[in-house]
Amino acid sequence: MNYIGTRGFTGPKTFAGALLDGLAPDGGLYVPAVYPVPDFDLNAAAAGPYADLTEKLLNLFGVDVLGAAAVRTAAERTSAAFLRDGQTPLTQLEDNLWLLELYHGPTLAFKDMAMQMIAALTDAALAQTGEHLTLVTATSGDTGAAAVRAFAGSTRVRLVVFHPLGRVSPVQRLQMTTVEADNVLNIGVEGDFDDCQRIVKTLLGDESLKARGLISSVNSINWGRLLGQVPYYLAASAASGADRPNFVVPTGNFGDAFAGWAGRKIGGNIGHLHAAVNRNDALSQALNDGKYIRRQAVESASVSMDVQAPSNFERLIFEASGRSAAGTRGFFETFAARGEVRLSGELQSACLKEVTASTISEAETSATIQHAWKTWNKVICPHTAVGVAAALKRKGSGPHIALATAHPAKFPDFVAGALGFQPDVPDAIARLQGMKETITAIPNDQAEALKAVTAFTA
Ligand SMILES: N[C@@H](CCOP(=O)(O)O)C(=O)O
Repeated sequence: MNYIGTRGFTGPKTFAGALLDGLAPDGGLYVPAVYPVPDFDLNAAAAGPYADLTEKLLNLFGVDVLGAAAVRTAAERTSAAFLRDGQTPLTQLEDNLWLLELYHGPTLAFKDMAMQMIAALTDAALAQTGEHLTLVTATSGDTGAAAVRAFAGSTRVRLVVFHPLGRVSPVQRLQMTTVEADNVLNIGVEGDFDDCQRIVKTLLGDESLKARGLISSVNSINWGRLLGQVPYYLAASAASGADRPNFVVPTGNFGDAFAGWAGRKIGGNIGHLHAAVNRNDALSQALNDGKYIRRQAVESASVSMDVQAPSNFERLIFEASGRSAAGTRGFFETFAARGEVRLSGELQSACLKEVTASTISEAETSATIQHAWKTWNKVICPHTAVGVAAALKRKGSGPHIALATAHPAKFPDFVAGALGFQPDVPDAIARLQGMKETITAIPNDQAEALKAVTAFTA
């Protein structure tokens, strides 16, 4: 089981190589050279213990190059972050509608599942070679918090997290900046998430950093991140008992939705995939209008989804174009150069066969938080509300599972504004108040970012 790049790299690389590179050498993203066909009954495994399902999937995707013990440890860590009281956290809200709560891990967001897993796999990969690794990662809030939690104290990894200054929620910021660990650096960039992601991608290709040692990322540009998000689609599908349930995924960098796509690709009992975005809706416009246009991200209640250049759109374009590396390269080079690219009618239809998308307004987000409380007695976060709003519009067409991506207490102001009361605050959040924070602020400038990372890794 090997990996290739979306822009022509045919390497191939093993899973360990792809994990430690983050981005493919062609400047694109790693994808499996061929999607594997399970040699076990996938849907039976999906109904079994979550750690066993994950272990099987990891082996299927070539993670066994890191050894059976590493795979098992990683599978158990992701399982611990996913299960609630030992059960798949799936609740049926009404006919044709389920909610999958993915926020019972250590930082109360769905990123924990993959991050706990990838930290175990990264440790194993580095132990094999005795090397050290610098991780550079961009966040609009949840990824950074989960990464800091998973990697703080690691002896072989130095982690640098870039977040847009003042544009993550106060709780998300505290989760990142109060962790005291010599191997973690939090950088606040005077820009938006897309600026942070651009900085990270450029740093990954920087020759001066590469000359100093391994450098990778734990954004969902890293295939290892996506892999940690595949099992919960399969487990939720099995727990629902529905035939090919559709999934509605609140979407920012499009990694989670693409993980669902991968689960379906290998034969999972998954129906349609729908990406729900907030008013930062470049993805929805690209799929629905055929024009992918770079716009400045605007602030929204669902801050973690304030993304206008979703990295994993590249994997969708690659697959929908029949795996055309030249086409994918041309598409994203045009986008980078002109800030705008049109999808041919053929490419647009091919994308829409794989996934659809819709935009949910701020008013709908707030109304859906109210609806969830009044109708199901559930307090949901703004990101989850974006997904549930889209799912409510679609559920007439069959069974739908909406992903609940974060705990509402991470976004108390907007939730309280909608409901008139504060969400309950778990201890993991309450204890952060008043703690000392450490942030290095920089302008939105590549050279400044390089300087900060170079100094930190010296
Ligand atoms: N929503 C994310 C943005 C980064 O996404 P990722 O899929 O690359 O981790 C966040 O919360 O940081």
